[in-house]
Amino acid sequence: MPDPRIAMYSFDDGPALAAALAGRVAGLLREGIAARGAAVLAVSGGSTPVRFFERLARQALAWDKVRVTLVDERWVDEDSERSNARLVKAQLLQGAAAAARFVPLYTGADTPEAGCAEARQRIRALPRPFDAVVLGMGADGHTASFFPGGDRLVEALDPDGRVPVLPMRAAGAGEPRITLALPALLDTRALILHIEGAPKRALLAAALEGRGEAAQYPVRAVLTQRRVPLEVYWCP
Ligand SMILES: O=C1O[C@H](COP(=O)(O)O)[C@@H](O)[C@H](O)[C@H]1O
Repeated sequence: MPDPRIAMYSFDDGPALAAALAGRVAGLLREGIAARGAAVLAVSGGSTPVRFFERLARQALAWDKVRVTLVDERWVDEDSERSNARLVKAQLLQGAAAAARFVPLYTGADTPEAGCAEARQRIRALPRPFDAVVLGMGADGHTASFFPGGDRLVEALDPDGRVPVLPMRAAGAGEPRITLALPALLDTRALILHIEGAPKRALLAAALEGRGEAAQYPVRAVLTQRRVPLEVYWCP
């Protein structure tokens, strides 16, 4: 990686990555608890974080002092297989980690537009900067719910935007979404991008170089920002 503000950590396989990432995030949460008495973690959903969540849940720390929220959510009930909240509860908030307080973005309102004000209040009520934000990346170059062609994408990526949470609709998104906006994601002591597989590694390289259609990938907003150093965790 030519950019000195991007640190690339590569692992042989998913279990090795999950162990290292869980150790890193647990360390950040412990630092936050030691310094401020509490810590806040914002995580992604999708399929990639499952192993990481399982390993993080097994870390010894004062989970009752941790708040966990999402960087984005699909606007579905928690009983849906597509719910990121469901994933966090099933894989991360288990055992001792069940003592953490979960702050969901989904409110049960009919639409993300209708639920957005409440979701904003929830995020505004959290202490910031976050201790850690863990992002994922989709095969279409989205991160959080910054989807190519998203109806609120320009607003969500505005580096000077003041609104921490926005609804998002896009053809490739599957369902209506709600997402933290870029300035909220970057308001963190540690920013981590967790990706797995050779295709995502190639996509990341293309996005970093701004090559071809990757020049338009929303994830570039995270890769090119200068507010907070980025740690990339990758395995084949
Ligand atoms: O829809 C989403 O997708 C991305 C990437 O998911 P993955 O299944 O490719 O790991 C995820 O980061 C985001 O939180 C989620 O809502």
